[in-house]
Amino acid sequence: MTRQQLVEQIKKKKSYLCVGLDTDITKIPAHLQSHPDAIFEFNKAIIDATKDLCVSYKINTAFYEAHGLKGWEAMQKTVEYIPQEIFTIADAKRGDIGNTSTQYAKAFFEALPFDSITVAPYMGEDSVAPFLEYNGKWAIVLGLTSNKGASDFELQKTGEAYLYEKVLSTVSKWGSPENLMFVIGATQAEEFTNIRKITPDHFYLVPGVGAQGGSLKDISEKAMNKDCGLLVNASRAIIYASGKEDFADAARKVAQEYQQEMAVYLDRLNN
Ligand SMILES: O=c1ccn([C@@H]2O[C@H](COP(=O)(O)O)[C@@H](O)[C@H]2O)c(=O)[nH]1
Repeated sequence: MTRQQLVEQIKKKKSYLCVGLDTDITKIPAHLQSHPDAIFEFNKAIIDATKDLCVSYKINTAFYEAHGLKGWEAMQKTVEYIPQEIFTIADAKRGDIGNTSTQYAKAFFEALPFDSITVAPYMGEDSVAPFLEYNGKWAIVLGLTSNKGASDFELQKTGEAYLYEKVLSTVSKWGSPENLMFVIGATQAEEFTNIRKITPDHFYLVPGVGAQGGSLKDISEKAMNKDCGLLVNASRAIIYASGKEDFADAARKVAQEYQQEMAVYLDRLNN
């Protein structure tokens, strides 16, 4: 998917919501547990209930890889079920020496039809480059993550700058805002303004609202750019909103609340 197509979807749906399909078999409602294809059936119901409210789905591959071949099959069926105008993210956090990254890119962009993949930048340019060689596909590089451990390296100074600042300024030269995004945690509110100064044009994938306590308002008010420039992810807060038979309706209700709040911020952007 191109940047222009993504921006059009955001405008059309008045949403920059990314629903996270972190489908944990132990949290699937009891009535689906015995289904032979429980993960896919759960995802299908969530997608049907939320597809008009979001512009992206993020599949965290760990929740699928944990089940071996059956998990990969559920991941493939899920990504193929998502309507093609919705941006798909393989949250796989890959990155290795160049020829290995090339195989990861083939796995997620050719064997599986994802629009994008999350990538760890620690191994440098040759580890990220293979993900940037595909037209209409995106690398989403970890910038400043939402977790506590972000302070171990990302928020350590290397000279004058934080390591994450160096990552943003260096990695942004490897691709363009047409094929490169950054992961910025919603829990890192005090850094949003600074982050936007370093990378004014890029889209950010923003996890950390909902279960991790980050604020949709803060990220929206401090880090939107003229094209919106945000995909805000919520996983557990949406997909496990009820944990019961009505899980899809409950997911829709929470997704709708996020979407309605997003519509307000988008209106402000256009006025
Ligand atoms: O910095 C990061 C990078 C990735 N994640 C992932 O996003 C979702 C968040 O799930 P919630 O249930 O909404 O907390 C999950 O897949 C993480 O692995 C992140 O949280 N922070």
